[in-house]
Amino acid sequence: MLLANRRMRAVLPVAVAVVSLGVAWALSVGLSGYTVYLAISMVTATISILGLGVVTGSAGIIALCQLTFGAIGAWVVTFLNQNEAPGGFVVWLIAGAAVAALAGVLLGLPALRLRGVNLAVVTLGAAAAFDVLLVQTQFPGQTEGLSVERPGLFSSDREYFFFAMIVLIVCAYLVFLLQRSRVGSSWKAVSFSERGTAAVGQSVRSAKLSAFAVSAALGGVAGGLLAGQVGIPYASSFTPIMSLALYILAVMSGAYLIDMAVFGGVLWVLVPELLKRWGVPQDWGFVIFGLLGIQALTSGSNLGEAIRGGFRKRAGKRAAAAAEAQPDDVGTSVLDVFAVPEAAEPVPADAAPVLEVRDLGVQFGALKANDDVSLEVKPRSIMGLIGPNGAGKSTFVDAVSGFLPQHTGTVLLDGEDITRLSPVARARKGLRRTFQQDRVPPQLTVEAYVRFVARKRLDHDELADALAFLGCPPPEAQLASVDVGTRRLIEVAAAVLSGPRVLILDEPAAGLSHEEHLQFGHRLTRIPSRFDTAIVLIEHDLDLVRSVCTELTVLDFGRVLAQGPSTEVLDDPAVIAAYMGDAEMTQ
Ligand SMILES: Nc1ncnc2c1ncn2[C@@H]1O[C@H](COP(=O)(O)OP(=O)(O)OP(=O)(O)O)[C@@H](O)[C@H]1O
Repeated sequence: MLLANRRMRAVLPVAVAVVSLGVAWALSVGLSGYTVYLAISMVTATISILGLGVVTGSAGIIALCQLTFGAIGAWVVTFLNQNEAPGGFVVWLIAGAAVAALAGVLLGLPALRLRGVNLAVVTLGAAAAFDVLLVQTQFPGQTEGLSVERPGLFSSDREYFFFAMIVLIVCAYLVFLLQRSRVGSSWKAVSFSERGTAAVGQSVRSAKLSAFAVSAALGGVAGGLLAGQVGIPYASSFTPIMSLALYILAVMSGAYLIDMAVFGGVLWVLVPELLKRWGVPQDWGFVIFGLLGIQALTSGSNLGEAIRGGFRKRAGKRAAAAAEAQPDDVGTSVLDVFAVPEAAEPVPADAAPVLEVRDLGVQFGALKANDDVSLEVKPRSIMGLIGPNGAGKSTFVDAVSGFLPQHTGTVLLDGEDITRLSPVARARKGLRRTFQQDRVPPQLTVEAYVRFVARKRLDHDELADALAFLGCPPPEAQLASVDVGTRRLIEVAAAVLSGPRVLILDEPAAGLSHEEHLQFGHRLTRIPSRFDTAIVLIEHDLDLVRSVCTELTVLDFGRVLAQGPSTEVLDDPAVIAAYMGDAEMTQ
C-alpha cells in the first residue's frame, strides 16, 4: 500500500505534465485570434509568478522586482536576435534566463543582510532604477523596428502559444522537483528560521541566493517569451508598479503551489481584460490586486493554503472517524515497546571526551552570562546541563554551537578545535543542537524535514524505524498538522538521524504532557548506544534529568556550581541550597 502510494506520487506529476501538454495542444488548435494572445500572456505571467512562488512563497523573501528580471530576459533575447546569434530562440531564451539568474544573485548578495521593509525598498528601488535605464536605452532593435524571430516550428500565434505552454510545463516540472529536493527544503527552512537552518548545517546564504537565482531565471524566461510574443518589447511592459502587482498576486494566491501560480497568471490577464470589456480603465486592475493583497496580508494566509487546509481538515475528520471505529488497534505499540527504561551503555572511564569546552565566557554588556565554564562530554553519555532560569544554559548552547562567535574560551569536538568555525561548519562536523523555540518548518512533510536535517541518504525503512523509535508521526505526515510538542520530538529524531557526534537538546520535552515526558525519557536513554551519539540535555524537569543523565553540570549565575555523576551532584548541599531547595531534592 505504502509502496503503491510512493509510486503514485512519483508518477502523478509526469501524468499531470502529459495531460497539460494535451490540453495545451487542444487549446492551440481551438483558440482563435485575440484569445490566443491573451492565453500567451497568461502563460508568461504564470512563469513569472512561479518564480515569485520560489523566492517569496517558499523562501519568504520579499522581492518586488520580478519584472526587472523579465526585462533582462527580454533584453538578452532582443540583443541576440539583433546580432543573429547562433542557436535561435530557444538558446536565446536560456541565455536570457541565465543572465537574469546572475542578476538575481547580484541583487541577492546585498539583500542577504536585509529583511522586511528594507528589503522591499531595495528591490523596488532596483526595479525603479532599471526601469529608468530601460526607458533611456530601450531594447536592442526597438528603434529599427526589428522584430524577434520566433522558433521556426512555432511562428504563428497559435503555435507560439503551444511553445509557451511547453516552456511553462518544463518550468513547472523543474520547480516541482526543486521544491521537493534538498534545495527546496532549504528555502522553506530559511523562511521559517535562519538559526534553525544554520543549525542543521545548511548555509543560509546559499539557500537565499539559490531562491533568488531560480526566481530571477524564471522571470527571465517569462520576459524572453514575452519578447517572442510581441516581437518588439517596450519598457512599459516591465514597470515597477506591475512588479508590485505581480508580487501581490503571488502572495494572495500562494504561488509556491504550482496550481495557484497558474491561477495567479489567469487573474493577471483576466481582471484587466474584464475591466476593459466593462468599459472601466484597466489601471483599476491594480486597485483590485491591491485590495486582494491587503486581504491576504492581513489574514496571514493565502487562497491556496485555505483550499488545501479545507481538504486536510476533511481528511483529518475521516481519519479520526476511522480510528474511532477501531479503537483497539491504535496507540498501544509505542507504549509497549518503551515500557522498560534502559540506561545508556556505560562508557569506559578513560575514554577521550567527544566534546570538550574550556573556560567558555560570554558577556552581554556588564553581564557575564557564561563565566569560565568548562565541561567534558564522554562518548555515548548523556550529560545534563541544569540551573535556574537565567543561569546561562541557552547562552552556553548558543556559544558552543557557534551562534555567539564573540565568546572566549575553546571548544573541541573529538579533539579538534572548532572555536572559530561557523554554526554551519560545526553542524557539518557533527555538533548538532535543537532549540527551545519551535524551529521546525511547518511547510514540509516529516520525511522531507528529516532528510533535510540528516544531510545524508536514508532509506525509507531506516527513516520510518527511527521515527517510530522516538514516537513520531509517520514520514508522510505534514508538519503543519502536528502539534508543537510532537514537532520537538521530530526535531530530535531528525538530528539523531544525522548521526551527530554530540547532540545538544535544549528543553526538548517542553510542550509534552507528563506521561509523554516519561516516555521521552525512556527513548532518550536508548539513543546514545543505538545511534552512537553523546547527548547534552538541558532540562528543568528533574525527574527526567534524574532518570536519563549519567553526568550533570549545574550552572548558576553563568558559573559552574557543581559537576560530576548525577547522584553526587544532586546530593551536593551547595546545589541544594543555591538552586533547587531541600524539598525538591529529597523527593
Ligand atoms: N542577547 C542577550 N542580550 C543580553 N542579555 C542576554 C542575552 N541573552 C541572554 N541574556 C541574559 O543572559 C543570562 C543567561 O540567559 P540564558 O537564556 O542563557 O539563561 P538560561 O539558563 O538558558 O535560562 P532559561 O532556563 O530561562 O532558558 C540572563 O540573565 C539573560 O537575561
